[in-house]
Amino acid sequence: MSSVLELKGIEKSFGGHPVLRQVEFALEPGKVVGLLGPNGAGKSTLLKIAVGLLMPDAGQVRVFGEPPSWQSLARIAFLPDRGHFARGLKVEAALAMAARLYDRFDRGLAEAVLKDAHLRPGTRLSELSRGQEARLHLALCVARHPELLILDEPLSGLDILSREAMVETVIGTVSDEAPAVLITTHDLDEVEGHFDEVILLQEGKVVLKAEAESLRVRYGSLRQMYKEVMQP
Ligand SMILES: Nc1ncnc2c1ncn2[C@@H]1O[C@H](COP(=O)(O)OP(=O)(O)OP(=O)(O)O)[C@@H](O)[C@H]1O
Repeated sequence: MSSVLELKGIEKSFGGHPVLRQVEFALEPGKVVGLLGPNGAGKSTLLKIAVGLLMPDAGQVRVFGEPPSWQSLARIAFLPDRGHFARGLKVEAALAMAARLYDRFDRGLAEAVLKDAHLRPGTRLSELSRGQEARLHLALCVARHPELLILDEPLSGLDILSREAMVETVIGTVSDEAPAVLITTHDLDEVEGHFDEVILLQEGKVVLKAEAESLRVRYGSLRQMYKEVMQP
């Protein structure tokens, strides 16, 4: 089976400071992979390279077997770590824009994800709480029915119920449609049970790549694994 995403020998520096060093991994269809690592390890940079928003200095990116392109981007939904919406846009307009832009956009699914988030159609994005904005971003991502879902810190700043709703949404999507999912998070407790594989990034290098279940058996939990590997 061919990989959904394949990275080989990825190198990236900012201002002469190396941020990614010889990063390699492959993401298979239907797998949920956790990309973990401390602040500044290079996770967000790597995700931006994976979706073609940043160019690597060296190395190769293949998405669905091809270099990133507009065609491949149409099959990927990317939730960045920071919002990029026009702040004056209203909720209703954001949903309408997504429906116009993406052929497969499922308005009903987006509304189901937004249920209980207390979002009013006429509210401007600048007026949303952080959790409401995160829910809207996630709704716009999953409702596209992507083949590859890339989520950068999807739980950051969310309350307990919103976190549960986010995890349920993502996992529900995975069980229904089996996209490949790549998630960075510092909130391991909520999601670690759903990972199939884990990649640990430290100072821009992959220091561990393994099946989640084997790590759970060996360390008891992924949280414990993280502590032992990162603070030996
Ligand atoms: N556009 C940029 N210009 C200069 N330096 C950058 C840029 N983007 C990222 N960096 C630097 O690259 C390093 C890695 O940043 P990155 O955001 O990828 O880390 P991260 O692992 O996602 O961190 P966190 O867990 O804190 O979100 C940091 O030192 C950051 O300052």
